[in-house]
Amino acid sequence: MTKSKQIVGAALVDSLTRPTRLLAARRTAPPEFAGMWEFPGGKVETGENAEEALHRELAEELGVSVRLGAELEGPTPDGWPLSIKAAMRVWLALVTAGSPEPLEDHDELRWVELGGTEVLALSWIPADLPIVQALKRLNTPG
Ligand SMILES: Nc1nc2c([nH]c(=O)n2[C@H]2C[C@H](O)[C@@H](COP(=O)(O)OP(=O)(O)OP(=O)(O)O)O2)c(=O)[nH]1
Repeated sequence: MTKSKQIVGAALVDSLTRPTRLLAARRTAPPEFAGMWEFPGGKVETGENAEEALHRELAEELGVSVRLGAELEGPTPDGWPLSIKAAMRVWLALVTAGSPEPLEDHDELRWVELGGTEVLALSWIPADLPIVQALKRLNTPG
């Protein structure tokens, strides 16, 4: 069996324990994803573990250091299925240094409220919608 490609993504939030706001990032490429909103992150490279890859991607893409919180567990050990070939593990993350800027791969960043409908009004990459829903549930416990 071929192992699926491991992607990692960050749900950058205002609080690791009671998140109310999420940072969405708008992709610039490839054409099929350009203009869609996503979780900053990318592929795990050979020789690094998932958390290391996520720290590297966030430094490259947004220019920030973060503290990782809990993993937002998906339905498979590789996280959330993105396609037949790829799955993404997602962690809550809090900025500890720097201020997020769209340095690479994105042309806009936006903090959105997790409560209400604002976050769902963005045109997310379709595979990300179950992840956004899971984050919304964290915001409205019970
Ligand atoms: N980063 C990210 N990728 C996602 C999300 N949802 C989703 O389907 N994807 C897909 C898009 C890409 O096919 C793949 C991630 O690849 P990427 O292009 O972000 O990875 P990378 O930065 O390491 O890319 P590169 O070095 O090859 O340019 O996962 C998401 O929320 N965040």
